[in-house]
Amino acid sequence: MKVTVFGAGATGGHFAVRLSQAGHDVSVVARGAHLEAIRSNGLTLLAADDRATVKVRASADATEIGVQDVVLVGVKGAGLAAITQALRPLVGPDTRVIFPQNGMPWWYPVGLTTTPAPPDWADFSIGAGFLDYIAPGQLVGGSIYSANELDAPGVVRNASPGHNRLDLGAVVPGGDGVEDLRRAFRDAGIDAPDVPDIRAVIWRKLLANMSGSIIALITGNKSSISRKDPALGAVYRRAVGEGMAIAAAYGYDLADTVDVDAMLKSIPEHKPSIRQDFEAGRPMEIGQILLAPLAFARQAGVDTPVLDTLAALAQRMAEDRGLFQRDAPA
Ligand SMILES: NC(=O)C1=CN([C@@H]2O[C@H](COP(=O)(O)OP(=O)(O)OC[C@H]3O[C@@H](n4cnc5c(N)ncnc54)[C@H](OP(=O)(O)O)[C@@H]3O)[C@@H](O)[C@H]2O)C=CC1
Ligand SMILES: CC(C)(CO)C(=O)C(=O)O
Repeated sequence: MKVTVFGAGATGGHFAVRLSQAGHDVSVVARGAHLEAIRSNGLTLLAADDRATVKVRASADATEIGVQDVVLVGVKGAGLAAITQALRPLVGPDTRVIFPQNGMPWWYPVGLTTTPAPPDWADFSIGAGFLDYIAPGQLVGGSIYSANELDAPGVVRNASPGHNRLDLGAVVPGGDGVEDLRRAFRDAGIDAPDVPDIRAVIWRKLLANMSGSIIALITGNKSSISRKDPALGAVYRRAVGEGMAIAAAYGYDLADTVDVDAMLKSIPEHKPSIRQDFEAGRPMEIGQILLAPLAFARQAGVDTPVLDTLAALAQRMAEDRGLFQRDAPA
């Protein structure tokens, strides 16, 4: 497959290395020192004792790469609005485009068949830019379970060796099949299970990010602090419970599939990406991870006192550093 990772940072860089090792024709869109390092030294993945370096085509400009079979959009949710046109040269009528961002994705309302309808949310308007040239059937939703960080320009470090997963699913019913994509990722060493409904996956992943990632952000710890500190573990449980109540109000009853003890037990020793962004002074996914689901909660009349508290604290931290703007598209 001809695959381009647009924004080959922590997670995108990891996937680019694994897909390249599996024999796919991989290109990356990157910028700055990271791009220069990839061009000079290749893209490197460190995972436990394993070190893999691949040579991939790398450019800051997608027009130099051209139409692909598959595009994986690796930029943060907070960076999507800025790339709606830059992505266009990679996409032809048969290209599948994977959006695997954390949080409530811009594509959530596209072709949605469950009720009630979602609330108005600023990020949903980003979709107009992408849907100008990507047909809904070409859209693939994704959710990443894999802990990664950039060690240095051109070098990704994976903190979850043996536990790297990418859930994939068509955004609209009858969208192009994704089984071949799942197979390609599995063959590359990334678990890609069958997923009946990608929006259920989005809600499940939100549960982990709204709770563990935000607790880690606020306390300046790795996500595992919620497992190690019983008082934070109790906050985690209440946050997950509230997240489940929001999802249930929109037709996603996760009670049978979510085991909060198992969630806590499996939290990796990893600085969550939202904490990485805070420390690096990069725009933060406060809107996608907290404010969007809370807008769903308000519309449905679901009470979320713990999530409201976490959101107020996280939003204050982000705004004070200029990494999130209230009332602006994130
Ligand atoms: N890191 C992790 O462990 C996990 C992350 N996620 C989610 O995955 C998504 C991606 O996160 P992550 O991989 O951490 O993000 P990173 O910030 O590490 O990677 C994003 C990359 O995209 C680049 N980029 C952004 N805009 C452009 C552009 N216009 N042109 C070229 N390059 C661009 C960034 O460059 P620059 O640095 O210059 O901005 C950066 O290299 C997020 O939604 C995150 O929440 C999910 C699970 C785990
Ligand atoms: C890996 C995980 C779940 C960490 O909390 C994550 O989603 C992130 O880093 O953003």
